Amino acid sequence: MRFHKYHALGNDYIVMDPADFPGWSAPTTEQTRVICHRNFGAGSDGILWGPLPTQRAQFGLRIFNPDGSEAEKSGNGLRIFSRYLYDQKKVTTAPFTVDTPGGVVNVVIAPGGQLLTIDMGHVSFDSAKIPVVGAPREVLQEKIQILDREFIFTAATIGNPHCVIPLPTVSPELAHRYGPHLETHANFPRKTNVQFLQVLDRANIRIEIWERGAGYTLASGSSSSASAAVAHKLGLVDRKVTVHMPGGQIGIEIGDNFSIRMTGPVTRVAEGTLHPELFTTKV
Ligand SMILES: N[C@H](CCC[C@H](N)C(=O)O)C(=O)O
Repeated sequence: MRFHKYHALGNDYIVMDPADFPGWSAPTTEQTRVICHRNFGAGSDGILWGPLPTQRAQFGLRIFNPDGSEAEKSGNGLRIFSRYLYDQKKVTTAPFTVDTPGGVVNVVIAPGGQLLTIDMGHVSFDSAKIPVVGAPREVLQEKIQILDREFIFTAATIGNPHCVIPLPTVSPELAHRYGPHLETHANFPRKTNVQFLQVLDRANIRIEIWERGAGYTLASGSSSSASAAVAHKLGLVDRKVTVHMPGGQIGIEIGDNFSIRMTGPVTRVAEGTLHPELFTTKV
């Protein structure tokens, strides 16, 4: 049961190749929770289960959050999975495609594998696609009351749901205090990722992130994509945006119809073996 650990700006993932896990169809919720646990397990912001067979692309991928929930898409996860394929010599620097539950993406790896560019698909603000409860609409600058504060949010999807809250200044404390309540708010039938957004100038934004099923993370590719798209939709930034996060920066280019091109690094951390004894602990 070999695993491969990487991080993308401190948003770390464990790659588990089905070929190394005979008899497994996918990690169960219990297995995922203990593998990802920072004390009782190997520790990770999620599991990347692939490559899987698919008719829609060259490689299939499933993404699991540390709470065991499955995500439709992960930007950092896609860069890490693509780097794994490169390290295993399953791909070269020629473009290739990866199929996720949230859609097919196109990947280009720079020589050496440390920098990757991914066409993430199109951002939508459509309530039915995100989803957000209420009348069909674009969810732009709506009010929401959380604890002692009323926030103005814009919602978006790039395969997975996002709730973006522009503020004059943002902080990790904001994400920790209000993120969990926004993540699980009844507005969002499939829960949501949360970003507190500070616009630095027309080419730079800062976000603090509370991820669905993962909590506070140091970086997020889909959050970067959604936040930059929201800032552009609101007229606050141009089409090329650097997203600044505690773990580092991701480059976002916004094309026609809010198509998103994401460029960012991946760092190789370790390879190892999961021991069966790991699964005797319940977390
Ligand atoms: N927690 C997210 C998936 C991981 C997103 C993030 N790590 C990224 O890089 O996009 C969700 O449930 O939609």
